[in-house]
Amino acid sequence: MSAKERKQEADACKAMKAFGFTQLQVKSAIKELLPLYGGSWELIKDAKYEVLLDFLLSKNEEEDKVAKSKPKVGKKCSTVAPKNMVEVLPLALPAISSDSEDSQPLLRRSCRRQQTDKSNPVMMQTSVGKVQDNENEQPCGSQSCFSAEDMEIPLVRLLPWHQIEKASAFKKKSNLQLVESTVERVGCVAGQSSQSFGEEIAESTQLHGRNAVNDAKLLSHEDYEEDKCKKVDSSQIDKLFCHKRKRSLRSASRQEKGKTPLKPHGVVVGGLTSDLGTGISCLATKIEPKKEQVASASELDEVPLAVVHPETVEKQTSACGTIKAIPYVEDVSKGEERVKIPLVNGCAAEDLPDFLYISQNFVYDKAYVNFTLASITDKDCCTRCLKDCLTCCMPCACANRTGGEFLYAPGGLLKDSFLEEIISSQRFKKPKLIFCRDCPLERSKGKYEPKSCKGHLERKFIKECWSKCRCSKQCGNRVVQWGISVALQVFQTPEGKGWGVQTVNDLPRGAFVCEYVGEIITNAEMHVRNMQSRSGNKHIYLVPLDADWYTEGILEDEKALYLDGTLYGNVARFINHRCCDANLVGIPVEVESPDHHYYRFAFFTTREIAAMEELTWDYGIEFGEQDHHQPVQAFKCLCGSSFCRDINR
Ligand SMILES: C[S@@+](CC[C@H](N)C(=O)[O-])C[C@H]1O[C@@H](n2cnc3c(N)ncnc32)[C@H](O)[C@@H]1O
Repeated sequence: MSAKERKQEADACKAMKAFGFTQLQVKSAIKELLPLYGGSWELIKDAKYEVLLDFLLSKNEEEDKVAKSKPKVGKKCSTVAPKNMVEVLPLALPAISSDSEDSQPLLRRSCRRQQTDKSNPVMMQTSVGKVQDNENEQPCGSQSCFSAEDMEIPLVRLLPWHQIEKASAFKKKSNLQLVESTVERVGCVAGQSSQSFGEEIAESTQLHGRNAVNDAKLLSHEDYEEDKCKKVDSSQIDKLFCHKRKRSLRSASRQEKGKTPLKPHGVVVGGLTSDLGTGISCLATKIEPKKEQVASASELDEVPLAVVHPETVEKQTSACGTIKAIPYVEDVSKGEERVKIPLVNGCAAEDLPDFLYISQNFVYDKAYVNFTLASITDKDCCTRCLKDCLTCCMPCACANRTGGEFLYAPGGLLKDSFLEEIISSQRFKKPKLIFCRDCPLERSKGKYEPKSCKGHLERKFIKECWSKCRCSKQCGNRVVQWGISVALQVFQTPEGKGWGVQTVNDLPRGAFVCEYVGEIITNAEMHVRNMQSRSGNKHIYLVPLDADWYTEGILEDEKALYLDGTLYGNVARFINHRCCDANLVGIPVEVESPDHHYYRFAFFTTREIAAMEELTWDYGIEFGEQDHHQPVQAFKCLCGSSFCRDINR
């Protein structure tokens, strides 16, 4: 071995020591890995030794399994995952000093609070690794549990709700179709036993931390029948980004270990014929497997595809009537979102509204939106937190902005108490209204009289940590800013409401679904658009950002803002209205701007939602009066709710 190689090996050992791996372990891993990577140290060193860490953790896991399968001799495991917790491996953690070479990998200490909060089903506790003397643990006095000085590392790993579902799905089901990783590219696995899926997720967790696993999408199908699922559209394979290194590494190491390589098992929509590059494709009702569309094991290994089960497709077909071919757009977001949002069941693709998909709000022209770092003071962001604010013992500055507590529970769902408050304030009771002293909406009508404000819904804000905060991007107080992570579809509603949005998977209560995205326009711009749409007899889809209007004396016009999703918008512009008992609720979310003139408007589930159920929110419109200045013009309501406000229905 050359001096250079020795140095590289020593560097790798040093880096891995932070994770508790011994020199011996690292050296032997390198010996195995280097040939797989054609002797390239660059690849091994890439992304802070990502592959090496992945490899070591996989080995560790396997050794664990072997150890577990052997009868236990005396020694007890120091941490045992409670029944309701899913066992996962921890994130890549910051460097900790491990003096002892033979110390177990991944030593962790935690705040007592974290350890004891076992009531929360979304709290995960790892059983891997040894816990240091808990007696020495101090309740944290600082803002963060993880101060730079003591470098405490949380024992408890908090998983987002969809990951938990997945993790348990892995255990329950053997016929899973898809794992799609959106941020860190791939996580598509197919043809494995439940155990293998679990391994994949665990590997993914280890490798990418929250990024990969949090964003993994899993479509499971209990009634999956292997023989019906044979096709992969190779054109989709090209389009999708994958984590080649990781996958080839897995394949290679699998083969080396004598494991069978991953085989195609999940099904990707077959029979797709692209329609002149419009992005619109046609899916023949009969799905005949074509040879060239069957992915090889290695291809599939590398495909993070949205997989649709043929049966699901057929179900969608029949819901729309007798359709010979289903025109659909593979992804209405055109890749703008981290997940694909297919247009399904559309009876005629040209019926799609003329709009451009954007995944984040854009200022149209005059709106004043202040995103400067300077506008965020120290009391508007957490300056002392490290890692995950939700695990801090003391509320940080961000929590203080919402009354001293975070509104997200660990795992990313809204806290039940907060959700309940929001729902009850908006629903059946008379909604609580607040009145502006100088209402921009009334002003825009031209017949402005002071105190003529008709009132705006009182809305509570969620405050998320953001770029100026010290916590990590994986902090649990960052949900909406990650973007859409649930699988959605745009479909033709059978009741005649036009397009609508449905969820592909079951959703729990309090889950973030999507933001309402559109052009940020001012009150005056809204007025002009309203006039134009009325003369053209067209509807525009506006959301007023009026949650803070009442605090101002006379609100300048460029600060009285609306989101207009009509021509530029995201999937939310397809979500239909339901009076009162809608399954989504819109909540203002402060992310990058501490003043509340501009904020994000995010939809969360108000209850558990079953797969393939339509998503709806209450637009808040009044059907009785002909108010052309309502953000969304009234229509003949077909919501079907027993609480429908449309008396003409
Ligand atoms: C924001 S868009 C929703 C997407 C729309 N369905 C489409 O096809 O583009 C609002 C429009 O959808 C229709 N819509 C929404 N909810 C409805 C309901 N409950 N009943 C009837 N039409 C509805 C109305 O035409 C309304 O102007």
